[in-house]
Amino acid sequence: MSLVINHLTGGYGAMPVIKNLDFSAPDGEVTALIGLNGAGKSTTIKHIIGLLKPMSGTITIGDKTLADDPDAYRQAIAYVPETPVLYPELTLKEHLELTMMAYQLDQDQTWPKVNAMLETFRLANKLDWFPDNFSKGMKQKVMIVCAFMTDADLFLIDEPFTGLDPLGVHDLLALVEEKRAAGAAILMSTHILNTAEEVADQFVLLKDGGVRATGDLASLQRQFNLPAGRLDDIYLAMTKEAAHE
Ligand SMILES: Nc1ncnc2c1ncn2[C@@H]1O[C@H](COP(=O)(O)OP(=O)(O)OP(=O)(O)O)[C@@H](O)[C@H]1O
Repeated sequence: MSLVINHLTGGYGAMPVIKNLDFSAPDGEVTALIGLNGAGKSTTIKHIIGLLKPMSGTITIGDKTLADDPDAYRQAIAYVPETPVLYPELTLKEHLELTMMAYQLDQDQTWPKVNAMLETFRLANKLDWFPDNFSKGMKQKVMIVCAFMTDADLFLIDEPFTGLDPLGVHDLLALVEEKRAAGAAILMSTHILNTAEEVADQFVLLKDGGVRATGDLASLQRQFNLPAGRLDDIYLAMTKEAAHE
């Protein structure tokens, strides 16, 4: 179910970091959240998952809000954080089982899906391993498998490409494509603009905690007056605007 953000203002203390954000991530589409370091991408994602409380504004997933029904809201979201978060005392298998329990998934139906992903990510023979024995990329793949085993309505992926090898990126994009085809909404924050341009249906450009522009590439080209501009060119144009402020 679509993510809709209305007039969202929020942050960490009294001073807002994100200001009056309005955007949506529709079903069956990949939306890329783009912006300079510190623009507010991760802060926006932290508000969506409920880690931070809005100062004002609303966030809905379909008809669900965190305040109305926290359990249903949380189950509608699968989240791949920028930095993998794993429990040192749990094995890979235990992480997978914990996720199945948290999302109330039927284990018999879910294990075949999980095993296929473990094969893809070359983790199938590591079910008894602990996170300390995994590389950074392997930890990220564990987070990906945990997220993509679910039937969430919204997949939130924070900077997914930096820790993965090219094969890992390719395999992640295949999973994203599967979920998009199944009708899920996908919101992905990234600095890898050529991949974002290839994969995303629409873009949300954040600047200084506000939405500078939204739309597909053609719409951004019009808004920035760059008729044949690539996402790189549009991003650079936005950077220069920021430098003048
Ligand atoms: N835990 C925190 N406490 C206080 N301020 C924070 C905290 N985390 C981030 N900020 C501030 O919020 C602003 C937005 O940071 P955020 O992490 O959302 O940016 P980002 O767009 O995700 O950046 P990057 O591309 O570097 O990951 C920055 O000014 C940052 O200093």
